[in-house]
Amino acid sequence: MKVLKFGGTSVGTPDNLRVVKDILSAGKEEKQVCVVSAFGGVTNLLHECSDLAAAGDESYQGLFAKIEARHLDTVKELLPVKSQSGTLSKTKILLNDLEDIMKGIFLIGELSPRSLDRVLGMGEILSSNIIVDFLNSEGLTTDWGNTGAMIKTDSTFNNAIVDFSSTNQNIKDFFKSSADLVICPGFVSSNQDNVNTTLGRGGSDYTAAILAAALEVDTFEIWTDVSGMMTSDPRAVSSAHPIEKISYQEAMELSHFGAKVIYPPTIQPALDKNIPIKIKNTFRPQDAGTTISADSNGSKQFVKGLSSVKNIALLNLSGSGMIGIPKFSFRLFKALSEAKVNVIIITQASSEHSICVGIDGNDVEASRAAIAEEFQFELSLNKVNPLEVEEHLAIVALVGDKMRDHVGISGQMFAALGENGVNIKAIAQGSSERNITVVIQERHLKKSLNVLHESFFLSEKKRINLFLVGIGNVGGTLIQQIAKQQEYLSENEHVDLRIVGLANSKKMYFDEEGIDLSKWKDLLLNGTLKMENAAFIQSIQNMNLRNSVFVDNTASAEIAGLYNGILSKNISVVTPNKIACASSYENYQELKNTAREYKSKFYYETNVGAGLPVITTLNDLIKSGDRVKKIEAVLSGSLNFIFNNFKPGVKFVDIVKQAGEEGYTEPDPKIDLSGVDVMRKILILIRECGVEAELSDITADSFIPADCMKTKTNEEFYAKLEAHEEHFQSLVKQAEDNNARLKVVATYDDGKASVGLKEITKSHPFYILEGSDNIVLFNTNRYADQPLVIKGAGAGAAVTAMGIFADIMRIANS
Ligand SMILES: NC(=O)C1=CN([C@@H]2O[C@H](COP(=O)(O)OP(=O)(O)OC[C@H]3O[C@@H](n4cnc5c(N)ncnc54)[C@H](OP(=O)(O)O)[C@@H]3O)[C@@H](O)[C@H]2O)C=CC1
Ligand SMILES: N[C@@H](CC=O)C(=O)O
Repeated sequence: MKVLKFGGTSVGTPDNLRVVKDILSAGKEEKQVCVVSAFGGVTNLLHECSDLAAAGDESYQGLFAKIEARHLDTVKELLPVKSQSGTLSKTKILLNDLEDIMKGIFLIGELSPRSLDRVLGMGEILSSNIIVDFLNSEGLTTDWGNTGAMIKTDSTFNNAIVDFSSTNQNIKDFFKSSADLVICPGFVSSNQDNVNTTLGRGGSDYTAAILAAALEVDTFEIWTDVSGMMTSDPRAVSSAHPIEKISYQEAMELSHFGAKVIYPPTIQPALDKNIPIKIKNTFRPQDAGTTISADSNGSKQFVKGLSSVKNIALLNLSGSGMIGIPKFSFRLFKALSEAKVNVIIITQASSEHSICVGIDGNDVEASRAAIAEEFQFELSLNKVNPLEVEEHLAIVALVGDKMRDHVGISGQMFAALGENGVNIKAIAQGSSERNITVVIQERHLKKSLNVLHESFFLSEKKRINLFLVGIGNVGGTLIQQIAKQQEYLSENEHVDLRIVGLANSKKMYFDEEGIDLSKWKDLLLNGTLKMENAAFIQSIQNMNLRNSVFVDNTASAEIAGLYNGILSKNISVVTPNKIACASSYENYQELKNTAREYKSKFYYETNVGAGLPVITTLNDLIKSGDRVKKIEAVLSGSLNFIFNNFKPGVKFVDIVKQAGEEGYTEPDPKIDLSGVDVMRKILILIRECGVEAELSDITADSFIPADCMKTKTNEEFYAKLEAHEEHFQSLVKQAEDNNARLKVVATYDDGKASVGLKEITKSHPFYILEGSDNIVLFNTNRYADQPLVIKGAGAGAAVTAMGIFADIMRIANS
């Protein structure tokens, strides 16, 4: 024997009812007891209609007509014409009865809990009767089971308590001689005087569970409009998926905290008789659904699901007069209970100086009044402080039987939330360790659920949300590389990398779901949002996405000045822009400290040597206890390119322009040719070694005539270089005469750093440095005889974008 329950959506339309018929037909080899809800939406309409009637509002009649039409139309659409009349008259009799009750409510202007039960239960009575006739007309011999009479309760109207001994006997008696298919109304019951009661909203699940337990069936199925209990709320977490197997206790925890697939009291009768409950999707019967049973059948997943509840308020009662006084908590809970306020979570620290309770946000005023009254005396003596109330909060809970077997789950939970800037207001965990609950601000709920889902479900892809400013040579290449790699990263690295914000100096564009990278240029350039730094940052904050990373691909000091604020919002920063790390030592250090304090990441590997692993290698040396004694390096890709290609007969300015076209120079080439770019790089390297230096501490000999440096535009600069052609020709000629090559070399030795153009002879390792390559030699305590050498392309969009990409992936993998 099998008990099935179909909810409001499953029986909501004639088409859906035909699907239900197919499911019942497929199971007809077995005796089936089928509990149905009211047609979808009808219970709410009945409630609204009776409220209007009680308020003396005649418009209740219009609403009633709508309810009536819904049922009569369903009969006409479902049943063949020849079998309609009997069902129509039966339905009309029930509706007339209901209309009389509504009229009575209207006339006396009152809706008692008892009348409400009478009205609301009619939804199930009507639906079940129509369904019985429909199934019979389809050739399935079907009885109607009067659960309203079978299930006996006390007289707590609207949420009655079941008397199991009489109920179980009634059920057994009825089903001894019933047909092989019986349709029963859910939700309805009656007291010992046969007055209608109901089992509480969602009570149809409970009806089915009572029948399943009384009949000790093998199978109990709840058919609904989702494919089982989900790992999280799918409206917030797009990758939430059905949980295949779950224990009774886990299901209770999840359904108490927001996973509304099953009405919580349903589980107890099934648990008492050890009957597995299957949650199935009426519209996707092929899906496995969720099986709730005594244990989660060897599942290895220790966090089974996340649940959440919105609109939570925290009440914090504190005071010196509370410490060591046993009755305080009793009085607090008594006051709340008398005010009919349900306490959702409780936390109290061992100091006993305060008790914090979480309640439904709608109960704040009632709680405030009740607590003020209860503690009037203590408040007047300042033994209790005025109640602190914090609203607009949400609960998030991790649920899983096996959490108790794993150390560090709460640590993982708090770290994941903390790294994403989510502050935890309160925590509760019982000794069963089956549920770890935190209270957070409601505006962080979606982000928190996603962060936790990513953190605890192994199959999950980690989503990284990128905000890119600067889409020129380097930024544009980075976008191309990301577009090309997205699929690979998703499949092989479980990283879902999306660009959600883009800007150049004029426009900005956002798409929370990820910008379509096949047309990012059109989207940005034809967009209407003007780029403003404050608005860009505000949008990042408003979107409040998990794992947000700000990528600065500009050479702008203004954008570099935003990093500290961004890092302090728990948003990581990745940048090839050297301005921040080469600004004052104080600012450089503050950025590192902010990143550390807020657990955001600040990565700038491409500041030195573009894509070459210079900074990470240096960091590895330092962290492992090595000491850098000397650095010798060629750190400018553009200058190396220029001096490698500047030969007699070639104009210096043309080579400089070519270096720009190849993407090696800075947006302002003066920065390269003046040596400032190399000064910044050596400064960054020695700072990473722990030296507290400023840019002004680096000595530099410029080979550029002073008037070149006074130009404002690149064109003026090129014109001045052309005017000084002879100067540059003489430099190269002199080097050639000395059998040497020109290189701009950065040196750090004996605590001093310098940058200058040098003639490098054949015996030096820098002599053969080709193209735009960089080279760095680190002499350290461990690399004492031979330096550690890093060499390779040190400029260019492709290698720089790759280095930025690698920094982003370090964040994704952290
Ligand atoms: N080229 C290389 O080999 C390497 C470069 N780098 C660094 O990479 C960075 C980018 O260089 P590159 O791509 O060549 O430069 P580009 O000039 O090609 O691109 C700069 C981009 O930044 C934008 N931008 C400038 N100022 C702002 C602002 N205030 N707000 C928003 N966007 C702005 C520009 O927009 P718009 O077009 O509207 O002005 C443009 O999209 C530089 O910091 C450079 O030092 C680092 C290592 C190697
Ligand atoms: N302009 C720079 C590019 C990298 O920082 C260079 O020439 O090396």
